[in-house]
Amino acid sequence: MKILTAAQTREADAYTIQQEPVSSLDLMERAAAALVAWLRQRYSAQVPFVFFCGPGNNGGDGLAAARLLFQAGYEVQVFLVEEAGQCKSQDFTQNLQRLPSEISTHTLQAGFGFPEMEFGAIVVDALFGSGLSRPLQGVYAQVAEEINQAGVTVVAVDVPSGLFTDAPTPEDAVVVQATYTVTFERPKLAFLLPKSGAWVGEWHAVPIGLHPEFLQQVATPYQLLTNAYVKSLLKARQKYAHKGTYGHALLIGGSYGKMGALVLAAKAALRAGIGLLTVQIPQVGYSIVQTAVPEAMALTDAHELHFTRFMGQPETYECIGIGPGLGQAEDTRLALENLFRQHLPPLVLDADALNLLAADRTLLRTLPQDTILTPHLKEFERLAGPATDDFHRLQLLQSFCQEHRCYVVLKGAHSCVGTPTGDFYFNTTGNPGMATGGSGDVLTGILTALRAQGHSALETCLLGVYLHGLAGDLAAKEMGQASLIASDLTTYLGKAFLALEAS
Ligand SMILES: NC(=O)C1=CN([C@@H]2O[C@H](COP(=O)(O)OP(=O)(O)OC[C@H]3O[C@@H](n4cnc5c(N)ncnc54)[C@H](OP(=O)(O)O)[C@@H]3O)[C@@H](O)[C@H]2O)[C@@H](O)CC1
Ligand SMILES: [K+]
Repeated sequence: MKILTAAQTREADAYTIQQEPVSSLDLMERAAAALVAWLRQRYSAQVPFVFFCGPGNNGGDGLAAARLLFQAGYEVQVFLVEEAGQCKSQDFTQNLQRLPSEISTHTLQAGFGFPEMEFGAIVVDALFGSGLSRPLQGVYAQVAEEINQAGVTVVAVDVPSGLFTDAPTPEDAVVVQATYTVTFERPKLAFLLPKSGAWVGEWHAVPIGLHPEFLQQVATPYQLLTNAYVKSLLKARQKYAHKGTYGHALLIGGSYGKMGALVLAAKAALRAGIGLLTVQIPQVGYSIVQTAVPEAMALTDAHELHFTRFMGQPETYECIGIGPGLGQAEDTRLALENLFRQHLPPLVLDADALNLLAADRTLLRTLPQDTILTPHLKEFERLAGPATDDFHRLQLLQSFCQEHRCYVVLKGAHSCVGTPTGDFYFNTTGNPGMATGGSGDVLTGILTALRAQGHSALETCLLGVYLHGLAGDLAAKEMGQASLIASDLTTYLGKAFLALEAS
């Protein structure tokens, strides 16, 4: 699903208005109705609502929604927030005229006294949406600050007011802290990024019938993974298959004190459908692996404690995953250097393999084409340098993938897959319970297995992050986020496959 910029959203609105055709006012009515349907599904008519409406179309949405909610039997209060002399949008003005006189309506200007809020009231933030052109100031900033201090549930309309959707919001800017953001048609780019996403709370995208033709033709590098799309990437298992049909993968990793990481990756690879799995481990790991993962074959390194030399034949494998528990010894770096000189099957690199690459730019330059790298934010910073903000990090991600002709799975709340073509795919599964040691090792195992089964690098990344997150969501549903540990992700991987197939 494409993610649109604010300018593209305006174009989509204009195209819909012209081609459907529908009046701008009716389109706003549709948006307000979608918002109200969401509110009514969540809150009973006993819950009072307080609307704060700005001067543009976001405020217009607020006014239309206040009217519809009132007509549905809810108690509604409206505060119009305005800087003296501020122009109002036409649809705002029309919706103000349509507001039933029974709704208590007040204007808040500079120096206002912030209203007392009824206990349990829900604040609807309709100050500004995608038309924000500068940080909030004056009365708008004051109202946003008061809302944030009121300790109430806040539902933001389309965008939390004060948040820029396609550019960094300044560090010191005032932004409404939303509990929920009900956004029209598509989430905005800022919702998916770690810093700006924190203002958004839990977001829900509600369709308002923007013209499908426009959505189909509009060009954007930003995509959101949908269940339907990821499902289309699944391959059915064949009746006459044997273990050779589903690839032979190799995982290299584990070191003294870190054999668990390799075991987690190996178990995940097996649950991700691999036909055959070999692991290369230092001698210290031999009995651990043979006991913990009897399904895997083991190659032992010449070294007792860590990886120093590849012991197999590259052509035996359809994919090699390197990194979980690897360690960063100098002879491990040399071993990687030697390995990269060979003709290799596709690679997946994680954890210490990434740290070794980051510390040795020459090694990085020899990275085989189409390698998949799976850094978290800190590892990515080591690889590509520090980012000044979320949007700068996306630029770094794009140029890194293009320069090294690789795929990067940047792990986080909405893990982002960067590609050599300069595209970005944001994941939609997963939860904060997955921020736990070993979660990344499980992902490496899954990706290595999928790649070895013949998926392209892009398919592997998309299917892998989605299934990994889905397994986390299914696990969290039964055991809660706090108790979730990495091996649970592997336990629930089968259910994630089933859920995706059945969706
Ligand atoms: N038919 C449609 O198009 C649909 C639109 N929809 C809704 O419209 C929203 C976008 O509407 P919008 O473009 O009017 O933007 P919005 O954010 O309400 O305000 C812009 C106004 O505020 C001003 N302004 C900006 N920043 C400011 C600041 N810091 N402090 C003070 N003023 C500031 C700016 O003026 P400027 O000074 O920049 O010229 C302009 O006058 C979108 O989020 C969705 O909710 C839906 O109904 C679907 C149908
Ligand atoms: K808003």
